[in-house]
Amino acid sequence: KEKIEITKEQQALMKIILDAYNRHQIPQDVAKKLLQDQYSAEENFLLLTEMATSQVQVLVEFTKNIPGFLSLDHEDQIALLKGSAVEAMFLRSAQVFSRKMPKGHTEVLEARIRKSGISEEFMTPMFNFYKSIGELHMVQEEQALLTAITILTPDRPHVKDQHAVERLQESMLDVLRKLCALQHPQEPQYFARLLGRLTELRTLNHYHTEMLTSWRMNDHKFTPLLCEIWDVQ
Ligand SMILES: O=C(NC1CCCCC1)[C@H](C1CCCCC1)n1c(-c2ccc(-n3cccn3)nc2)nc2cc(F)c(F)cc21
Repeated sequence: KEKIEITKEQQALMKIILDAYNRHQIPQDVAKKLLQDQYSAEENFLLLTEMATSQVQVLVEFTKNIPGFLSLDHEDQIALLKGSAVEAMFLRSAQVFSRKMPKGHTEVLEARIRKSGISEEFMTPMFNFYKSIGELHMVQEEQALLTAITILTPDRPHVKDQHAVERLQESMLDVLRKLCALQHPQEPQYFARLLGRLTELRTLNHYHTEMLTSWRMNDHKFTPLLCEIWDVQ
């Protein structure tokens, strides 16, 4: 039985990532809003663009706290943020959806999202992902590290120094691997399952532009930041 040991510096790294992750929460709780009222497709689209815009701003602040990120080539920093923003948003949405809620609330939330204006064909892959994230019952540290690992994906478009990104990602992966072994000693496959979710996340990435343009309404308006991030308009 190998002794798994999280080193002092790995503990420091995890604390920095977790603090940054908790500090940069979405200001207003979108789940509460959706549970309170039923909105039109137009209102829901506006809510999504508002939430997504503030989430990108939050993501930038979180990313700046990832040790080593600011020492990367500046154009690579942009390429990593641009390449991971949609995945980070779906990951955060999945975490919102998987939160423990009073009886029946998750069902109402799912029904509201199903009728929000997103076209039917994207519901299955999206909710399959949300439910597979929910089944993992991740602790906060795992959620924060998984978000950092998603951002530090070396093979995003236009990244020049992939090895520098790989080194940062590898140190996060090593901490996450040890944390999973300590948090889920009965599930040796847990770490692999977590990483498998990142593959599922990439497939959602492929759908996002079509999800936006097929939103049941005409004249989709985006903020300048989202035009950058969402490859629309
Ligand atoms: O606001 C949301 N998510 C935010 C984004 C930032 C971080 C926090 C959450 C939306 C929401 C906007 C109003 C209508 C109904 C959906 N949401 C989504 C969602 C749906 C589609 C997309 N698309 C991205 C490209 C195309 N579609 N993104 C997120 N899943 C959600 C799961 C929840 F439990 C949930 F509560 C909301 C969720």
